Formats: sequence, C-alpha cells, structure tokens
Amino acid sequence: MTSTLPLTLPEFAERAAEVLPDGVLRYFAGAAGDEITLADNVVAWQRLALRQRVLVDVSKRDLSVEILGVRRPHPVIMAPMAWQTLANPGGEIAAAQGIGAAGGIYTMSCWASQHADDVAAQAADTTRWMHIHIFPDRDITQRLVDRAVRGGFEALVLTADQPVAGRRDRSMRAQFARPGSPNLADLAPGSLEPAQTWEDVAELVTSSPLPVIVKGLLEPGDAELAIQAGAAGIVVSNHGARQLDTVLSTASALPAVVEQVAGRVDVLVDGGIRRGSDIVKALALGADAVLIGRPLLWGLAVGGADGVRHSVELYLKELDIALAVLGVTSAAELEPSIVLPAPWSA
Ligand SMILES: Cc1cc2nc3c(=O)[nH]c(=O)nc-3n(C[C@H](O)[C@H](O)[C@H](O)COP(=O)(O)O)c2cc1C
Ligand SMILES: CC(C)CC(=O)C(=O)O
Repeated sequence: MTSTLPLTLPEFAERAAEVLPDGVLRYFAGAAGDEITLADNVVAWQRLALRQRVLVDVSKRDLSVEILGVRRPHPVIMAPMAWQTLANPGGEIAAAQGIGAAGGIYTMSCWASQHADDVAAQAADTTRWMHIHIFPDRDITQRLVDRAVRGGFEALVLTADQPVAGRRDRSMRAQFARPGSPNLADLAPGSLEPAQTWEDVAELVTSSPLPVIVKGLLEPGDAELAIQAGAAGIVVSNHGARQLDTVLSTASALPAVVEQVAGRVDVLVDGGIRRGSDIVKALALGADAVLIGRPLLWGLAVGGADGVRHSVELYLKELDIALAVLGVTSAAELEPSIVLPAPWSA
C-alpha cells in the first residue's frame, strides 16, 4: 500500500469505512443493542477536562510505563479482536508486525483468522499476549495455553465478560463470510462457557506458567475477586460495548476499580480511547496502560502493518504533545489531579 496514509486518527476511521465491505464494517464498528454504551465509551473520556501547567521544562519527555513489571516504551497495547483477515489479507500477522514496529504489545484473539504458530513465527520480534477463554472443554483452554507458551507469548488475556455472545443489532444482518478461526480449527470447535466462574480463573492461574490478565471487569468487587484468584492484571473493559448495552462506560468505571486494586496488580483499560489525550486521562485516573481496539483495525484495513504502525504513532505523537503542553514530563507519573469533570459536560 503506497498511497499516503491519513494524517489524523479520525481520518483513519473515515478511510476504513470507505474500504471495508458494509457487512464487515458493521461487525467491526457495531455493538450491543442501541449502542448507548458504545457512544458513551468515547464521550466519557471527552467529559473529562485537563488541567495544564505552564513554564515547566518539558524538553525531555518519557512515555514509558511499567507493564507486568517490565518497562515498555509506551502504554499502547492492541486489544484482542477476532478475524483480522477481514480487515486486511495480512491479518493478525500484519497487525502484530505493525504494532511491534511501533513498540506496542499485540494481543492475539483466540478467534484469530491465522494460526498462533504463524503469528509467533512471523512477528517474532513483537511482544505478544494470547487471548483465551475458559471453554466448556477445558482441554481446549489448556491446549491454547500450551500453544501460547510454545510461541513465546508472554501473558494470557482471559475474557471474563462473555458467558454468552452479546446481541448486536447492527451486525445481526451483516453479510460476510466468516473466515473461521484457523487458530481453533485444529482443536475442537470452540464455544462459549456460561458456567465459568472465579474457580476456573484460579485453576488457570495455578496451572499456567504465564501471567493471567482478566479482561472485562467494571466492578471493584470483581477486581478484588480477580486478585484473590491470582490474576497478574485486569482490564477494565465492557468488550467495546459489544456485550450488553447501557453497562457503564469504562472511563466511568475505572476510578472505583483503581481505588479497590490499590496498586496490587496492573490495571489496564479499554473502550473509546480515540486520542492521545484519552490515554493521558486513563493513566491519570490510575491505569497502567491502555488497550486500543477498533482504531487499530481501521489502521489495518487502510494500510496493513504500516497502517497499524502509523495509527499507533499518531496516538503517541498526540500523547507526547499532550504531556508537553500539560507541563508533565513522564506518562507514568500522571496524577489524578490533572483531570476534572469538564464544564461542557455539566
Ligand atoms: C471486531 C472486534 C472483535 C473483538 N473480538 C474480541 C475477542 O475476540 N475477545 C475479546 O476479549 N474482546 C474482543 N473485542 C473487544 C476488544 O478487545 C476491546 O475490548 C474493545 O474493542 C475496546 O474498545 P474500542 O474498540 O472502543 O477501543 C473485539 C472488538 C471488536 C471491535
Ligand atoms: C468471535 C467473537 C466471540 C469475537 C468477539 O468477542 C467479538 O466480536 O466481540
């Protein structure tokens, strides 16, 4: 892809809407029900205003943060998203290469349209996490864990908010051929497990050589249970508003979860993060890092690996400028006092 890549993040979304078939776009962009939470995931970050301090020496700025005890160049992680060959023939491999080139972590959905072994081989230089479910057949889960270990994936991201599939009105009639999940095809057909509980999480933590991050929590009480089960981290997430409409947006849910966790494990957040300034707000509210979903699919759709890399770089550029203008030199040291309820949201 040699055409000029977009200059802004919204332009990526517009270009993706032009290049993606209608059915695929509806599946990617859509969410549950009336999409109230989908909209509020974005707006909840916009409802926060930033306090800027001036005439601080910001000539040296540091975007690095610690994630699972490892210093990373910046806080951007690609969220697990199914079937990435629908966005671009390069699929998961291109996405992983792209985010790796930008210094970010790639989370591979277990519903991937390419096999984890191939992603591991062809994006060997990218720090990769493997997304998994507790499947009705626990042996499938175990085999995915083995595969993650074999492929050098460094953590497991366990989806907790999908006992059943959400009902997504926008994509219900979407016509597109599902690429299947070659990553699961050589295992028994994966299906969701409505009977999963925290006991399963504790068992997974005990048996897994990799740290387990529990994704899809909104309540402080669940964060506590995740810690009791031995999770190394949690993701405050509503699955991109795809599971149930009118659950809390993630910016609204984050502060109480951070308070409950009190630094005991890593707290990550995703949902509606569309600007570098949203990352500032997430970190200020106590997140250690952020996962970004749809915008990186738009990058993949528009420009393959290069598009993903460029999209991440746009976030980082915005993050860096935001820090400088706010008078802050370190992303890791952002304080809650830098955000306040915006007067325009009253
Ligand atoms: C097309 C698509 C597929 C997704 N597939 C998965 C998945 O397989 N597992 C999962 O835990 N979350 C999945 N998600 C949710 C994302 O991991 C993430 O929580 C969400 O997209 C973040 O919100 P954002 O898109 O507003 O950034 C998917 C999201 C999208 C848009
Ligand atoms: C294959 C699906 C279960 C992937 C998913 O979680 C989603 O589309 O939100």
